[in-house]
Amino acid sequence: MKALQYLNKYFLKYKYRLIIGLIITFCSKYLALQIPQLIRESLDAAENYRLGLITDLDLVKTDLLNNILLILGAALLSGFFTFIMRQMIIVSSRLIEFDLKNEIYQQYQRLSLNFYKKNKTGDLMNRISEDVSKVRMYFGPAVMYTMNMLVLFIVAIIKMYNIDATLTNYTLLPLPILSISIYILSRVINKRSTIVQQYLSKLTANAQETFSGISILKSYGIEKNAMLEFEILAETSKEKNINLFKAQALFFPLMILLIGLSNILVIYIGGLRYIEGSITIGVIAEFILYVNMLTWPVAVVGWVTSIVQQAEASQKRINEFLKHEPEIKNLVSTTSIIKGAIEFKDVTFTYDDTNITALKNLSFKLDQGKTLAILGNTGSGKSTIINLIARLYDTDSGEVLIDGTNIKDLNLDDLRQNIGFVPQEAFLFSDTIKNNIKFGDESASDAKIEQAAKDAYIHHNIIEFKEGYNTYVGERGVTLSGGQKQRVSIARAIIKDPKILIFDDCLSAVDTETEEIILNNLQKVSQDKTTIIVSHRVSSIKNADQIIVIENGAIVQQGSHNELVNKVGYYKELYEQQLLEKEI
Ligand SMILES: Nc1ncnc2c1ncn2[C@@H]1O[C@H](COP(=O)(O)OP(=O)(O)OP(=O)(O)O)[C@@H](O)[C@H]1O
Repeated sequence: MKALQYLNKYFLKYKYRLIIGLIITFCSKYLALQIPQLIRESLDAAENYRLGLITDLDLVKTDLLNNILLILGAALLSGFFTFIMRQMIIVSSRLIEFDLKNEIYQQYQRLSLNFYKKNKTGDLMNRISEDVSKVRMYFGPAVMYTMNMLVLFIVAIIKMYNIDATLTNYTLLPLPILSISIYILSRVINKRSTIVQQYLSKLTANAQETFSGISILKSYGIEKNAMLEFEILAETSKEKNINLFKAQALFFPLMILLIGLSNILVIYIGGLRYIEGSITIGVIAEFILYVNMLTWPVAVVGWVTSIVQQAEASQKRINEFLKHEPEIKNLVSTTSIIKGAIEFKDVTFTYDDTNITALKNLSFKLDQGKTLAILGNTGSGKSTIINLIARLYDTDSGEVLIDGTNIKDLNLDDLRQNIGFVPQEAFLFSDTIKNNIKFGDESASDAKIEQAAKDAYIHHNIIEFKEGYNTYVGERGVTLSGGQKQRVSIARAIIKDPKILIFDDCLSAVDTETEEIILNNLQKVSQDKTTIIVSHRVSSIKNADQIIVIENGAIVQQGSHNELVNKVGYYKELYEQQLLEKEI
C-alpha cells in the first residue's frame, strides 16, 4: 500500500464528496436492510392468523398493506440513495483520474530529452492511460464496494445475531470460502487480463507501424509478410483472450454455488430450529434475504483486494515517473532579458547513452545580431551545438554563455521563448497550416501569418491548396512535400520574432533557387537577430558574418567566406566541389 499513499492528497481534495458518499451509503443500505424484517413481520402475521393466535382478519390485512407500502418506500429510497452514492463516489474517482492524468502529463512536459530517449513512447502512453485507469478502480469501485460491504455487514450481522445466533453462525459459514475463492479467481483473471492487454498493445503497435510505413511495405512488396506477422500476433492474442474468458466464466457459477450452499444451510438449520419452536417461519425468510444481500459484498472482498493490488502495482509505475527529477531544471524564477550574444567557452559534451563525445573543448563567440554558419561532415557535432544553445542538454565541462551569463543562470522559459528553432526534420502537428504556423505566436493575426509564410516562401504554395491556410496537413504533415514542411516550419520560427534564430540544415529538401529566395528573405527578417545556420551547402552560408567548420566535435576552420575560400582546407574543397556541380 506504500505506493498508493501518494494518492492520499486526492482523497483529501475530494473529502467532502467521499464523506457524503459514505453517509449516503449508510442510509441506502440501512433502508435496504429493513425489507427482510418487514417481510418476516408480514409472514409471521399471516402465520399467526392461520394458527389462530390473531383472529381479526382486517388487522392482519392492514398490517400486510402497511408492510407492502413500507417495503416499496424503503426500496425506492434505497435505490435513490444508491444513485446518489454512485454520483458521489464514482464521479470523485473520475475527477481524481482527470487530476492524476494532468499531473503526469505536466511531469512529462517537465522531463528532459534524456528521459524520452530512455523510455519508449508506448510505455509513457500506457502509464498515463492504462495505469491511471487501474488506479481509478481503487478510488471508485474499490472504495464504493468496501463502504457498501462494511455497512451491510455490520448492520445485517447485528440484526441477525439479535434474532438467532446459532442460525447466524451456520449461515455465515460458507461466506469466507466464497471470499477466498473469488480472491483466487480474481488474481487469475487479473493475470490473464494483463497478458491480454500486453497482446493488445503489441497488436496496436504492429498495426500502427504497418500503417505509418505502408508506402515502404508496398514499394518493397512485403505486405504479405506484414500480414503474416499480424496474423500470428492476432492468433496468440485470441488464445489469450479465450483463456481469460474461461476464468471469467467461472465467476458467477462459483458465486451461485456458494450462495446456494448458504441458502440450503438456512433452510435446513432454520427448519430444524422452527420444528424446535425456537424461531418463526418468517425468520427463515428473513435470513434467506440477508444471505442473498450479503453474498455480493462478500464476493466483492476478494475482487476489491485484487483491484487494490493492481492499483498498487500501477501507482508504483506512475510514481517512478512522477518522482523522476528533470535533468535540466529552471533554477531562476526572475525574468531574464535575452539579447542574443552567444559564447561557447571550452565546451565538452558527451551523450551519456551512447558515450559519444560530440563536442571537444569547443570555443567560439558570436555577437548579438550577427550570423554564424556551422559547416561539417555528418555526425561532426553541429546539431549538438544547437541543442546546447537551447539548453536541451547541459555541458559536461566549459560554459555556454548568453549575453555573458552562463545559460544555467538564465530563466529557462525566457531563454526558450527567445529562440526560434527550425529543426533538421520538420515536425508538423495534425492541424491546419495556419495553426501550425501560429504555434510560434498564438496571438498572430492572419496578416502576420501570411507575411511569415511569404518570408518562408511558402505562401504561393498554400494559396494553391483548395482550403488555403485552413488545409489540414494530416498526421505529422503527410499531405505536404518535404520542402513544403520545411518551409512551414521556417514560417513558424519567423513568426515568433525571437532574438535568436536557428536553422538546423532545414533547407536540404528545397532546390537551390528556392533556397536563394528564402535566404534573401531571411536576411531581411533576421537583421537584428542573432542567427545560426547549419548547412552542407556553401551557397546557404556564404553571407554569414562568421563561419566555423567542425570536425569530430572540434573547430578546424574559422573565418568569413572570403577568408576561408582562399585557405587550403575543408571549406575551400567543398566550395570548389559545389561550384563544379553547379556548372555540370
Ligand atoms: N540524441 C543523441 N543521443 C546520443 N548520441 C547522439 C545523439 N545525437 C547525436 N549523437 C551523436 O553525437 C555525434 C554528433 O551528432 P550531431 O547530431 O551533433 O551531428 P551533426 O553534425 O549535426 O550531424 P548531421 O549533419 O548528420 O545532422 C554523432 O556521433 C551522433 O551519433
